[in-house]
Amino acid sequence: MGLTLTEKILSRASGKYVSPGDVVEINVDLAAFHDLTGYHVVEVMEKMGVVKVWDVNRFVLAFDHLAPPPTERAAEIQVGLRKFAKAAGIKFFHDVGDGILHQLLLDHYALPGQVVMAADSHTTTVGAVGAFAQGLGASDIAAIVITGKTWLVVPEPFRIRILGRPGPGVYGKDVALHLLSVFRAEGLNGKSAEFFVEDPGAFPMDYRATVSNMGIELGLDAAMFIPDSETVRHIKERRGVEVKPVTPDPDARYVDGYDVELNRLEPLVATPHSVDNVKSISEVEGLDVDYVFIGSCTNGRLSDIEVAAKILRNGKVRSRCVAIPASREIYIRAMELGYIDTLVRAGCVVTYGTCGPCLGGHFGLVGPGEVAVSTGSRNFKGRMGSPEGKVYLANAAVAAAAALNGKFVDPRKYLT
Ligand SMILES: CC(C)[C@H](C(=O)O)[C@@H](O)C(=O)O
Ligand code: SF4
Repeated sequence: MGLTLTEKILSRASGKYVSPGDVVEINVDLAAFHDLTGYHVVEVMEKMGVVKVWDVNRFVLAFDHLAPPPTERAAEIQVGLRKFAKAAGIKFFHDVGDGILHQLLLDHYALPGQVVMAADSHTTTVGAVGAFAQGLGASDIAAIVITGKTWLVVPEPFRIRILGRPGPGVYGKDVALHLLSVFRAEGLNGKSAEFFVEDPGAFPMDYRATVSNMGIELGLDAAMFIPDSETVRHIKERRGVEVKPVTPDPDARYVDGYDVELNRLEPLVATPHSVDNVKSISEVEGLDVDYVFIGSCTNGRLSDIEVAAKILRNGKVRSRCVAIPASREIYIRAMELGYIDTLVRAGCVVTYGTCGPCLGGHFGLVGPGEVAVSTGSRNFKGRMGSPEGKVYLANAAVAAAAALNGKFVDPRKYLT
């Protein structure tokens, strides 16, 4: 019988053939943590009396959540973690400003077929390149950092086909929100999604990363795109590396499946206060918006900044707007292409390489009674600031059109 991508990766990582439901010990190919969770991981390691990393070539540390530190406590935590990085001989250490951990993992470290474990729930993001990637708690990550191993229950493989081509104004975010409207938050618990893209070029890496990123909101154990020509092209272009994709067998068996027809989707928003409270843009059109955040590991990539600039070329923002490319590299590229210039002239505050407002950390929180549009991952009550604020999640085009008009407007009028 053929194997799914999930079974192939976990069989290799455990050294034996695995099936859904098996409890297995696996070798981890890549582990990571950031400033916020890193503090707890190192605390656990210190309690265990082992402050070493099993393989410095397989470990990444990035300061992204509270970076640059907005409080004295955050600064103190970073001082401690820099000491840890030095003592443990960390090779891949990204200090303040390099970028959001998941973006760095996606662009520089994760590869198809790998097992990637990091102390952050959105680790699923690198499923975009076909890695089995999962977020774990501080104690589990501490054990991985020391031993290079962990255990898990093999999830049930679930196949999602992405068919056709998206129309204007429709991106990865809309696929993620559509899936959340169908399966609801946590609705795919215990499953591992394997996304098959019918036309690889029609659904590029940036879009895939958004879908994999929000896979955790569906409760998925992993959200992997089956590596294809786009995966190979993307890794070759970014890293100059020729990868050999790991793919499922043609007769692999899935517990269930679902088809997303891209040409039937329209721009969507998740209304307060849940990721699965999904409505179409037409249902919220005209609603006043006070604040717009364009960024995060969900939607702070070059294509997001590009479409935001395309829309914001049309004038000055009427809502305040903060834009944060997800890494310094994306920032520089966006600068070279003139997007940053456009955003700044339109009245946005632009900074880089931090989670910032996505989790209500800094660089612009939501005030009481305010309506915000965020390209981030979550809109739980109080996540981005005041519990009396209302956060709508959307793609970067919807967000930019809202910033330009001070209210929700269908972005397609700027794109067709
Ligand atoms: C702070 C961190 C633990 C958290 C996560 O795990 O996802 C954050 O990144 C988030 O997006 O809510
Ligand atoms: S950008 Fe948002 S979703 Fe991503 S890691 Fe940071 S806080 Fe979490």
